[in-house]
Amino acid sequence: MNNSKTIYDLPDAEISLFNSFFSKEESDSLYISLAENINWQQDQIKFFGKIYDVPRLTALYGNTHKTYKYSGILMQPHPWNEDLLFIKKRIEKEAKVEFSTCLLNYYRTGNDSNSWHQDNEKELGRNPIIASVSFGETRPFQLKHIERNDLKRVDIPLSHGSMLLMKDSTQHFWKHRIPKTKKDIGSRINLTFRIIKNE
Ligand SMILES: O=C(O)CCC(=O)C(=O)O
Ligand SMILES: [Fe+2]
Repeated sequence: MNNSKTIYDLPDAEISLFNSFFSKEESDSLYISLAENINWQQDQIKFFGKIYDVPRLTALYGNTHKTYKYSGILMQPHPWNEDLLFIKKRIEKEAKVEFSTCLLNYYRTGNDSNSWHQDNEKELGRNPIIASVSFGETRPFQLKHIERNDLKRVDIPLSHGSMLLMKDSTQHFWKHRIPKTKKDIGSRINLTFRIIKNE
């Protein structure tokens, strides 16, 4: 396995990227299997009284008693499947923690996106550790410090089979997003493994 680690030396954040964390063969087969077998759903958000489709498909998996509230909706996870347990085991070895929950995003085209946010829900505890695994098309993961506009935006390309680890104060001080693109690109699946603290 060609597993290269890059540490992003940013103020108020601890971020490392592992390219080819999963081999090409593993990534190709996981991508197809996740696209087919995950219970993808179309979420909606209310914005100034109007209802919109979220610009991507999502799914929540995990230890089933750990509910998760995001975008104001209380979510009950589906139980882990075999693919997710395989991925989870591999990343837990590197991260040295046990994850309870996985939020999946399916970006069908360049028009699908994820707007600026911080993953700082209180169920995640004070300094959440998040492991983010990507398959399919490479999309830039953009980060912006919430206070310091002297710092440049950071763009991290998340490629097929990569794993990004975010720790410590990253979610307090940095926002992130996946921007839309007009380019004609393929689809991408992202999995963010998290630890939910509620009982
Ligand atoms: O798709 C990505 O790489 C990011 C997903 C994300 O930020 C999230 O689900 O909170
Ligand atoms: Fe996020």
